[in-house]
Amino acid sequence: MNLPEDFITKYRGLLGDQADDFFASFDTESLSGYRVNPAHHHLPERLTATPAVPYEALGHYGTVSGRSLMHQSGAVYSQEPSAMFVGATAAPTPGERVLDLCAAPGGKTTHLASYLHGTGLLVTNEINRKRVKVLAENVERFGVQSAVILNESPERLSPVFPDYFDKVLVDAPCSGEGMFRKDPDAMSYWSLDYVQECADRQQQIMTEALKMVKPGGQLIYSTCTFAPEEDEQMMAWVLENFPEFHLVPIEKTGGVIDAKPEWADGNPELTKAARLFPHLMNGEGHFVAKLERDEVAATAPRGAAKLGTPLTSDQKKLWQAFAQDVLGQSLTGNLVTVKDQLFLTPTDLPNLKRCHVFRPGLHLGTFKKNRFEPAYALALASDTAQVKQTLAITDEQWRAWVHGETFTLTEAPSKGWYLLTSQDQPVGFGKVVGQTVKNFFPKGLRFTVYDTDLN
Ligand SMILES: C[S@@+](CC[C@H](N)C(=O)[O-])C[C@H]1O[C@@H](n2cnc3c(N)ncnc32)[C@H](O)[C@@H]1O
Repeated sequence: MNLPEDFITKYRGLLGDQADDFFASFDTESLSGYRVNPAHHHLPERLTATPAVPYEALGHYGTVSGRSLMHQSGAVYSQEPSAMFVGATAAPTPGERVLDLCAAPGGKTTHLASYLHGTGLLVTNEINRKRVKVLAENVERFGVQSAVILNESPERLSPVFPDYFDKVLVDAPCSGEGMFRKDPDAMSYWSLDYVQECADRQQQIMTEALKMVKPGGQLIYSTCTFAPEEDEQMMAWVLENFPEFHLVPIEKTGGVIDAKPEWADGNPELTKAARLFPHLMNGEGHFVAKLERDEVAATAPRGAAKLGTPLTSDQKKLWQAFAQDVLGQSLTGNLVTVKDQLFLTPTDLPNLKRCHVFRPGLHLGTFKKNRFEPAYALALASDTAQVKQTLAITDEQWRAWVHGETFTLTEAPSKGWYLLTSQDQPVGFGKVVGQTVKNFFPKGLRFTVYDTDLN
């Protein structure tokens, strides 16, 4: 690989006799991985028997096609193995309030959700208007239940959530040196000046992010770059300017090593952070640090959330009938509508009036005249073992389903909505009329499945 001259000179100076191994790793194949979704049952052995990622029980090495049933149903999420170290380090416990500040396309968010198991609160934010859409698609596909998706800048979020979160993740926009092997185009905008620009932006993001960590809470900072300016030097800057924060040691396995104080101000505390180098472990490269805030007096957030509109009595009846007859269960949380869309929003949120809320919670469906149409997001967030009305479909029928086609059953079950499952995975709600299953797979997501995708 033709690495930039300045990059070679810089890392030869920093890495000394390890530099050649580091540079040689760019000419070896990049490694793919995926995480399994702990909310899904009966995953095929071909997905669970592949080599495991040493620091993440849900992580495996290997490739899953984006057009496969397992990907499309949210049973797995493809993620580069060293990126899994970030979620594994954050490891929120059920019930915690978690913020993912720089979240699109959603790799870390879906990972954090796997730790929360549908409990607590996951606020997932993306500043970029286009990228927040991709984030929402991935959150929906992974069946995340307790997430609010925001499209805001860190500056506008910090006054809304002062001293609020148990865990804040800043997976910072960075110079992306750890992406060079996988995506050589990442080199085209790299320069020594670009590294410095990224570091300046990271300081601005961190200044706001740190304000949202509750006393005793933690902030996990990560980048996919090797640049000390964005890694050890960023943490040295935090320790110097925000004395309420200290670094917490990160457990390192699978070739992950201590961060390098000599690449910053020499503070030995910096060894507590972690470095993932492609010549030392099976992954592309990351930097991860865990900061903890001292116990100090906290500010209470202002006001309670007023998201959406309460349901009318007719809407309540329609939803209850669906919940009882099809889901066979009621869901806990606040039910609200935004226009004709029904959402289940987390309780216990501050007032989000000043924020751009992209999704106030789990999308349950749409009210249409005198009927309720369940959402794709609800289907993918449903536990197939709990839902009352399920209908197993074949691989061929699934291909027709994701292509947007109506298909025919060999027998006619009773009329109504069914959670369709294929290979035990939820794939959407279909409406059965006679022997026909009407297609409600979202129009914008439809695609053609080829034989090679059937893994
Ligand atoms: C490294 S990516 C996040 C990857 C994501 N966490 C994942 O695992 O899929 C960084 C994100 O930060 C966003 N970003 C860029 N500038 C930002 C800013 N000033 N404040 C907050 N986020 C920003 C980018 O749009 C990008 O989506």
